[in-house]
Amino acid sequence: MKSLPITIASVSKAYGSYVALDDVSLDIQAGEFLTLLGPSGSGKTTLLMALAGFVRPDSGKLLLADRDITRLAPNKRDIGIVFQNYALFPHMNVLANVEYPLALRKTPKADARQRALDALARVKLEGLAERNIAALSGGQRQRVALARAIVFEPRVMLMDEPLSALDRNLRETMQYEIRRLHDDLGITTIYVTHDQREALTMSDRVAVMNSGRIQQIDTPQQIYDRPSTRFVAQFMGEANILAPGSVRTIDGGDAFRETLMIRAESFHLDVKLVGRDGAALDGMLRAKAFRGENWLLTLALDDGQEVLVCIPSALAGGCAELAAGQRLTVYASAAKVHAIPGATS
Ligand SMILES: Nc1ncnc2c1ncn2[C@@H]1O[C@H](COP(=O)(O)OP(=O)(O)OP(=O)(O)O)[C@@H](O)[C@H]1O
Repeated sequence: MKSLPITIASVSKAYGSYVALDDVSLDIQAGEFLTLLGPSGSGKTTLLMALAGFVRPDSGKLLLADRDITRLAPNKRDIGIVFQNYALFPHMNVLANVEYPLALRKTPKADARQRALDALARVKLEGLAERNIAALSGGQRQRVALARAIVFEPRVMLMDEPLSALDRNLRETMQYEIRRLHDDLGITTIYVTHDQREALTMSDRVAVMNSGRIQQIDTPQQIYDRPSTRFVAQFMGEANILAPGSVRTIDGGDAFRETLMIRAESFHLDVKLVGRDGAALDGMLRAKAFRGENWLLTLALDDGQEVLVCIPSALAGGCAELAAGQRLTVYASAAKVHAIPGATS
């Protein structure tokens, strides 16, 4: 299957006075797995619907390779879709559901059957072709939806929160399977989720959206370790945003002048685990909690800022003896101290 690159060029969409997409531009490479991540209402679904052809942008262009698809009907776009609520046909069995897109495209019956069976094998449902939809579990239904989306060999796949109705264990299995399917078929995939961990686990790149704009587009590791805005830093897990002057260097003791992000799990209690070019924070231990795999300490800096410190239990010698109210210094290596570009405190 030959996949295609996608270009989203200055796309805007408003509903009345509400701006759902605000001049969004994005290049997605052929064969890439890109995730749109953001809070509810940030515009992820609107952008996906615009690509699918169900929402017409007010301005801007959508290209599949060199082809302008901005005004093309959804069924002419060569795009496979799996939505959380993209219902299967309950009165048809599994096989008929998967054959449906081929029937629409007037594929000869025997060919359609073989391709549907192949698609079912790819999603590990080969034994269930004759089963009624009503007699399937949630995970199996999503596999049928996946098979139906890939059966006509689309050049692009769009997925909108396809796993959000599944329980946690099944979700993790399906994350792995969707990624494997993507790697086998190499289809350019755009995946929408509001789950940070899911985005980090599955994607080649993540685009973080807020208020109809893309805040940052980068690899999962860059997004997590090097957020370009305060919003991205805080959306991606336990981030301490520290005002200029509140963190000092270990060597020399000078204060850092930038707004810094240091993640809770980047801290150590033992200075020997951190290079001399690292950072130190001095404060008073306000609270501590044992959480099984780690300890969570709350440190109050002298200027009143609170810092969350997460120490893995395996490295937490001494945590049990710490007492609220005592002075404490925590350390982070230079690689884990990130200055947020352009952030004011
Ligand atoms: N047809 C519509 N009419 C009016 N407002 C709409 C319409 N569709 C979406 N909106 C609004 O546009 C904004 C963006 O919605 P969108 O569904 O794209 O967000 P989202 O990031 O996908 O959120 P969620 O994670 O909750 O699905 C929301 O405030 C939503 O209420």
